[in-house]
Amino acid sequence: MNNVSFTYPTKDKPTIMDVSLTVSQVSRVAVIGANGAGKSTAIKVLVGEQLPTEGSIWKAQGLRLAYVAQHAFHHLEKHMQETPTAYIMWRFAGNDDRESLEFKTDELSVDEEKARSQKWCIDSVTGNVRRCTDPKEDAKKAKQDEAGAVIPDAIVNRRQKKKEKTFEYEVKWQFKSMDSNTWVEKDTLVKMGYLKLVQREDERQAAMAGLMTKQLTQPGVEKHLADFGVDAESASHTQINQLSGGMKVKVVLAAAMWQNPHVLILDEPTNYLDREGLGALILAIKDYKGGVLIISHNKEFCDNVATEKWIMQGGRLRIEGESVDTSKDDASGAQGPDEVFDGAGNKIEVKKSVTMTEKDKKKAIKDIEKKIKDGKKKQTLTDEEVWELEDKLNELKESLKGKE
Ligand SMILES: Nc1ncnc2c1ncn2[C@@H]1O[C@H](COP(=O)(O)OP(=O)(O)OP(=O)(O)O)[C@@H](O)[C@H]1O
Repeated sequence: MNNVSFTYPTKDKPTIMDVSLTVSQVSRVAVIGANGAGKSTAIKVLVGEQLPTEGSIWKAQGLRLAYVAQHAFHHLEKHMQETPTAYIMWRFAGNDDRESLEFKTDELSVDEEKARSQKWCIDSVTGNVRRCTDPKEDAKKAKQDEAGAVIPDAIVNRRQKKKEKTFEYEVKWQFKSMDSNTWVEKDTLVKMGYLKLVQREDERQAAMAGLMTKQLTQPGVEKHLADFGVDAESASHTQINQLSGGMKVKVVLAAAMWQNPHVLILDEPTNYLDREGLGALILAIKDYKGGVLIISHNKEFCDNVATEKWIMQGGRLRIEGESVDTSKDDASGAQGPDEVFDGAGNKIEVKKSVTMTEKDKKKAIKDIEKKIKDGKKKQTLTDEEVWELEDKLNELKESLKGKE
């Protein structure tokens, strides 16, 4: 985001001014500042819910961004009578995120309307889409072109042009069957005034790429919800309006994470979470491979997850610290923090836990069993050391049981 300012239509002064920032897959950002400083507004502009009044925003093609708004439950409002599983299955049907599409205005900009008023046709010789000939230049040709004029109905696919490394899009034309679809370059579609269709297809393709490992079936969604602490009973046999506030937040977070986003943006996620939920969220964020951006008033919470701080003051942004890629040199990256604080600033005891795969656990069980056996045989372990190892062994075996 470069030198972005934003003024609400009802206001005469900008709410955010000259804001420049970068978010990436390694971001660990806390956005802080007083009430009304413009934090939520800056984020809404960043995610595309509001268009900047001044400045520019650039987003990498294919980037998946998940956004959980301040009033997280608004995501669920229309689905209170459904179960969490049904909600997720509805929201992501057809590899789309229906809520992300809700952000996009269907209104056309002045430029788009102007572009769409021009006529385009498919050149009978090259097969390429081009502007219809101006009648002033060649009346006969113009008439022919106009008879074969085309208007995009939908974009149904996308492919990469290897040499140019650009994309072209399969367009279904109005009043023509799918057999008449043609591949059109992005630039041409933009000139025709159909950037929104292009973006929608880009999003659909990005979503598909993120869903390689997931299945939008009841067991698939239940498994995903279980990873967020929503048990199968709550997931598939309870209406959302019957769930506690903490549980609803877990559903919202699980839904936001369905498409494996590259960047997760959370606006005040701590409001409805209990201590356990908050501790789990901090651990999950530490473990998460993508970028995280959190707006929170809770200083300790921010300190625990962020290396970079965005301080909003009177609509202006100051950046402190930086986000660095720790995945390569941080072998202990999966370890949780020693201290975690809740919304009221109270310390919560968080059990340090290393996230292990099933394979890791099985290996660890074997190692510990061997250690105990050897230790007993050679008498190199004290009783206490043996008990500690046995406890660890039981813990690992228990956690594996849950998976079977
Ligand atoms: N839709 C809107 N129309 C007009 N003004 C708005 C709108 N939304 C927010 N504002 C105003 O913009 C200013 C910044 O609000 P914003 O919600 O971005 O602040 P914030 O830093 O996120 O505050 P908080 O911590 O209370 O959420 C406030 O003065 C608010 O009243």
